[in-house]
Amino acid sequence: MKKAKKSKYRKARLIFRYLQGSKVFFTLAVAASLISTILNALTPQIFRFSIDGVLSGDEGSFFSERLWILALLIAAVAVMSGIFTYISRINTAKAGENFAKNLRDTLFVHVQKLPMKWHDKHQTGDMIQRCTSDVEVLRGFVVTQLLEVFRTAFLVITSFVMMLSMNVKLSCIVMLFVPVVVVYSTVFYKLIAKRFTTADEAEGELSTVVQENATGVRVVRAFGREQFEMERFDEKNDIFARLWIRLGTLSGLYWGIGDLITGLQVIAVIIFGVMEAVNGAISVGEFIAFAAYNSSLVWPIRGLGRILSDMSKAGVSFERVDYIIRAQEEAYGKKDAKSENEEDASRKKYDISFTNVSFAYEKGKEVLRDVSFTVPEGRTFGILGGTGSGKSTVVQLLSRLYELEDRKGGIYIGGREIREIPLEELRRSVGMVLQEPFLYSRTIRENIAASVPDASIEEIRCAARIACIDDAIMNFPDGYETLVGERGVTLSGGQRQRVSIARMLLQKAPIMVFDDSLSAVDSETDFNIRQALKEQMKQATVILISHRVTSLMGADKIMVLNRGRIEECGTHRELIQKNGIYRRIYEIQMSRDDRETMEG
Ligand SMILES: Nc1ncnc2c1ncn2[C@@H]1O[C@H](COP(=O)(O)OP(=O)(O)OP(=O)(O)O)[C@@H](O)[C@H]1O
Repeated sequence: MKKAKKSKYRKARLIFRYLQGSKVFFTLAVAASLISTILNALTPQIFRFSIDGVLSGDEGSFFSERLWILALLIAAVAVMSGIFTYISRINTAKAGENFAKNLRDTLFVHVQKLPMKWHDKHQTGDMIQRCTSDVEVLRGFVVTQLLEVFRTAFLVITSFVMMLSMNVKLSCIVMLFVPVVVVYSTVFYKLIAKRFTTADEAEGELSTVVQENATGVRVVRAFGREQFEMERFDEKNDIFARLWIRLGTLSGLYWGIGDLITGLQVIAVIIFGVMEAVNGAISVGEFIAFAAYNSSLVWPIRGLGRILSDMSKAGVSFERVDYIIRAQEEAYGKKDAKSENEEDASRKKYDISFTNVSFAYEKGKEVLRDVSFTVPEGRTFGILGGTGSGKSTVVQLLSRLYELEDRKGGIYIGGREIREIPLEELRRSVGMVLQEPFLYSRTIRENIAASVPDASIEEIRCAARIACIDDAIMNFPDGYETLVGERGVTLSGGQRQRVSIARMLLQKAPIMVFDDSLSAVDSETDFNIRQALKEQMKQATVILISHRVTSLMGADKIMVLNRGRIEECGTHRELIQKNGIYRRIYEIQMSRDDRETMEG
């Protein structure tokens, strides 16, 4: 009970927060809507006076002589009501759009700051749906339902005041039906809310299948998985369609029963109204005005059911959007710690040290065990290991893409615990070329300059030259302005890796991480890039991850990881002499001739 109350407050607070900047529009919309409701409530009174005036047969009565005044009055009321409805609508639209824009902005910024762990657990399709269709449902709630609730409440009050002023007995009959409609609407509200949650979840799953197939189209084709994927889609699509059909059936039932209750209410008003008119308790004009008020109430009160059911949908969407908003952002790092250390002489140092680091993505499944090593500033550190041995995990922990748990070791840069370094500063200091490079659907120039948007074309080309990609780019028809991705050229795996290397070089980070970044280029290009990178590497602390011994043998120190543990650590020469796993890998990878050339 307490929880539900808390959630309602939270909903109200959230809606209020995102209405910031559009409260004036919203207030204007509500005010204009209320004025238009009052104006509409005047029309039946004008009818009442016209009819009673004419039927009274009183020759000298003011209105029977001047019916045109009443006609003019009705026209004037209609025009005014139209103007206020227009004012209400445009302001509602403005309030709704501002609300949705604020919410989308907040969600986008927040999602950017959510930890990798959160992203791992959530499907992209579902997340996109929460940030788009669910926001749209909430916009609908603000522009339609919220306003409608105000309008209906006001309409009910004004109509009842008018009706009570004419006939109390008849008003009581109308009022008797109100709780029936409200209880009935509430029951459906609860039923429909549950179904909407399931339908929304099913929509999320359906979007995920489509999204996975669109991004993984090559894999699907290459492995002939079209049939399997079509069946998977069919299954999800079937579930989705069935859920909506059930929702449709429930809505049909709702509207049918609603029609029946409304019909009964109208019949009751007519029967008792005629009886009251025959008994002389009300005049004909009053009866007609009464019937007009009653019918003006029927739809808004019935619509209350629809509004409530739409509100239930908005409630579900709210929970889904709020789920993202409530997710904890990445810890920023302790700003105070930074200022405390401002005078620290070691602050500018970029030596890296891992001490007794153990890490598990999922509880109980450690992928790094007691890993300790140091990389002095300006040195190159190689990491070799089989697939899944934990190489990428080491560097993901270094840039805090994943957080190290307390008492599971420590990671330090220049003597500072990385959790004490503000995240922005840390990420700026650690430049990474990831194993699977991601390129935006923008120009090559924009892709390289992603981290330094105001870089000159010369700086960009210089970075591209070191990454041995400048020639290839210049051969594209639009050079650096060539679009990458769906609407542009498709780069090969090696080209993508080299563009990512250029992007990182431009960043001029004091720590550079290459996570298997040259796996998709041939050995010769790999060698050329390493040669070109030599100058840059001298000035930076470098972590080089590779499966290729040739890529690592020039490093100052090489660590061999095996199932999350350090198997060996030393220079190339030391490790070869040790005659362990490193030497075995080396021998497997190199033919004797190659070895001679390399060592010679
Ligand atoms: N986000 C994640 N969530 C859960 N487990 C993960 C995650 N990323 C990696 N792992 C697991 O952690 C282990 C180490 O993975 P990691 O990517 O560090 O290995 P790697 O040595 O870089 O492998 P590769 O050479 O194939 O890239 C693997 O068993 C992997 O399945």
